Amino acid sequence: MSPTPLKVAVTGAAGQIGYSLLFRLASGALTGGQPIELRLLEITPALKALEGVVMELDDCAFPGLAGVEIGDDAETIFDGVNLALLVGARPRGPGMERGDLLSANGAIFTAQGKALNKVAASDVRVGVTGNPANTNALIAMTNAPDIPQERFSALTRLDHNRAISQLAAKTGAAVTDISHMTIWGNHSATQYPDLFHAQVGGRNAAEVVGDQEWIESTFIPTVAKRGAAIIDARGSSSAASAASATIDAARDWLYGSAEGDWVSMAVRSQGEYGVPEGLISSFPVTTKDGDWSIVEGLEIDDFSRARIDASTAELADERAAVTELGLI
Ligand SMILES: NC(=O)C1=CN([C@@H]2O[C@H](COP(=O)(O)OP(=O)(O)OC[C@H]3O[C@@H](n4cnc5c(N)ncnc54)[C@H](O)[C@@H]3O)[C@@H](O)[C@H]2O)C=CC1
Ligand SMILES: O=C([O-])CC(=O)C(=O)O
Repeated sequence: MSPTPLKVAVTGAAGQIGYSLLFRLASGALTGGQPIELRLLEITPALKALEGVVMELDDCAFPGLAGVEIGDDAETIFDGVNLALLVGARPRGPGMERGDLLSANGAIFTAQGKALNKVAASDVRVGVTGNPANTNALIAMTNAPDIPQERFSALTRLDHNRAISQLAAKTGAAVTDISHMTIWGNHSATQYPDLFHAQVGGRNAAEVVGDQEWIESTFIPTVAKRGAAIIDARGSSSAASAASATIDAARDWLYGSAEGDWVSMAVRSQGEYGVPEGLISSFPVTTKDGDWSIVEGLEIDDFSRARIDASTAELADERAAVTELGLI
């Protein structure tokens, strides 16, 4: 392991996801034996709370934590970062859809894209968790023209993990027996969690389940609406599971996904599987040494086609809306 610390920026660091994410990052959940330096961005009124979080980080005496810097200026915080985890954004409350956050949160990602473009390390990777994640990633990417487009992704790993957990519960399999899960499309209620390519113990998951009605009426809506169910139950949106998925996604991206399997990641489309070019849409991907590649050649039947098309149509509408707002 390299002794050089990985410089990781986290935005919205004083928020709920931040409160789980920072401690896992500092304990080595992302980098293993490589030290980590945290760069934490917040809005000015939240800096005092963030100072408290940093006191707690200090009190953990994490051996791999090489340094922590906090601030409210994106260019200072993003200077030289190898990884930027863009979490900071207003979360939705009860009754809201993620699309309702487009204008409220879009402006944040314009400014942060510009700042990353100016000061991030030449190898920077940018993972967007803040909602609406796919379109926020599109905004950041468009506002950072000097950073290669494949360095931007949006988080659909939480949906992927939720789908694995639901399938494991239904089939009685261990989560480790489930592979080849895919979330297609948008991180929203239109997303398509696909059991037709997933496997349980090496067998086709849809065949193992053998219950199309369950797939359509229970599995897909449970996964797609899990965020809203958590908001209903907790009174605020998923935080610890979102932090955990943010780390899973970044770890696989930087250090590689498991051999013989794939993961879900929302990345820029070049027209694969009929997804309109330029959208940040979730696909099955393999990752290695900081690069991802979309798994090609999967057969898409009519059932899956209709769902992928519906979710990517929503992404195209979001792109049109942020174009109209002048954000891209
Ligand atoms: N992609 C996914 O799977 C998931 C995404 N989310 C999203 O993650 C985001 C954060 O969620 P929480 O931590 O629960 O929200 P939170 O409200 O607890 O924290 C958000 C933090 O962002 C900060 N912030 C706002 N504007 C900022 C800016 N310009 N720069 C830096 N920081 C800024 C706020 O001060 C606040 O501390 C929300 O958009 C939420 O919807 C949540 C769960 C899952
Ligand atoms: O649903 C929300 O607003 C938070 C989120 O993205 C999720 O839990 O998937």
